[in-house]
Amino acid sequence: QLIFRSKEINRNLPPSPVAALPVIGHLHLLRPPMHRIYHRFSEKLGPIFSLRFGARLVVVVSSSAAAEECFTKNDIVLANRPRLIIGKYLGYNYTALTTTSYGEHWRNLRRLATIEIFSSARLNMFQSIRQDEVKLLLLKLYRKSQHDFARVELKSLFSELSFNIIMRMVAGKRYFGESEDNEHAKKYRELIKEAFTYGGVSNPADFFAVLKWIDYNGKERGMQRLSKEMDAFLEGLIDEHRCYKTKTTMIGHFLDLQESQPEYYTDSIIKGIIMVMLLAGTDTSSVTIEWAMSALLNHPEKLEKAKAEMDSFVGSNRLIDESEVPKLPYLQNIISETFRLFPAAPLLVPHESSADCKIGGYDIPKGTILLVNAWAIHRDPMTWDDPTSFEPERFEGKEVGPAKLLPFGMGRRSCPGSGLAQRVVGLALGSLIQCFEWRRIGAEMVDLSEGMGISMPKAIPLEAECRAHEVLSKVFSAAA
Ligand code: HEM
Repeated sequence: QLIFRSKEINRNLPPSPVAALPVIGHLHLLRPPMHRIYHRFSEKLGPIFSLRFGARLVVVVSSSAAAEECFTKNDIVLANRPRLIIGKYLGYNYTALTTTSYGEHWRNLRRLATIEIFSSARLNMFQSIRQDEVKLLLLKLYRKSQHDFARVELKSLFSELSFNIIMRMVAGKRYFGESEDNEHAKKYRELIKEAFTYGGVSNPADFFAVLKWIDYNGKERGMQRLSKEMDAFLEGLIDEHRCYKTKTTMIGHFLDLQESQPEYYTDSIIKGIIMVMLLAGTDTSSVTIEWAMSALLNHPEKLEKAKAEMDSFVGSNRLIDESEVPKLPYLQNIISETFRLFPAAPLLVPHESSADCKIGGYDIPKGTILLVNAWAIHRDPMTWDDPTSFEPERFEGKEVGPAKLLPFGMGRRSCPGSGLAQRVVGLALGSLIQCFEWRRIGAEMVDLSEGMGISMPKAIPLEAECRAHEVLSKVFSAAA
């Protein structure tokens, strides 16, 4: 640590809060939600500041100009990921797409994911799954609210929706639903939920070898157990596919690839891909739908405006189709405004510099962890008028630069699932607006504070009242 520090004496590092303690650095200052603490530091120290987590230097960037510099000029140098304990246990020993370091293996995985999972052809192939799952969500709500307003708990419904969509794409079967609900399914949904509690970069054991040895706070043991249980679950899915030779799912495609290139497409690689889809692709989408509905319930006039747009486009005899979502500008503006105020990954995913570089004139040594505070960038008053208010109209006829609104990150390591996420969020939200009348429970506004967890969940799960519109009676009585 001393040698490391003495090398830094002549460097022009970004400013730090003064209160760094010997050995632990600034870790004692951190209290969740982290994006808010970092935002407070940036108000004092400027848009590029540094912290010490033990011996590691962490740089936090909170302006669009600095983010742009990171992901254009320095994109390759900053395309690495730090090796945090979570990547060992939940990222198949740092071989999974989200946690693996930048290089040949990452490029291969990313290419594979782009073609086999996220290409338009693949996304279109699975469109019926998304339509079907959204329709099942509508049916559940319709049964409760076809005669009058009914109180509904939305968080778990949205969570089931996103989980079932990914599971059906990956493995061809649902894990939630009235007939499928069983102990087995519940257990695995709980495992995914638990995995989310291990995210973030402020686990002290990541930065102090001694805490890792004694497994301070028991996190490593917890992750070890979780990784074994998840592995058994994923192995079981692959075995089922081998047994039944299913071809129409993602696992089926990967097993085909395994036949032709067994040395690369090992079971571990396939399990890593499924794990990433479950961890990166479920809660992120469902919390976004929940935030959007929360904001709309607090702004009934905007909800009405969105409903009017929908009615004039779709009419009242059929459900909206996924392909129509991009043609509804006000709905798109609501989605952009939701991503702006409530980004599901407020600090993106941590990056690491693989060589010395500069950001905003400051020296960033090799091995620095970089966090980009997208949440703060999205609320920067230099970019956004009245930044804390929910105002979808601000996007009307406006092109916003990629570094100003970056809920999916930017550059090489940006989210490859953004297209899928936009489709799921757009279809679910559009359908909820089209098919129900919504109101808050009582006069009180929906609480918009963030809870604990890596994907910025709401502190209080969303409940609301809804009443089905006539379109649903037509759709469901026609289907009966
Ligand atoms: C609202 C939904 C989503 C949001 C807000 C979101 C956001 C992000 C962000 C901020 C990153 C990190 C970018 C960076 O490192 O700078 C990321 C990475 C990633 N996301 Fe998403 N994501 C969403 C949905 C999805 C979905 C549906 C999937 C797949 C099913 C997915 C798969 C991934 C993967 C694999 C990475 C890692 C990419 C890499 O390291 O090369 N995401 N996402």
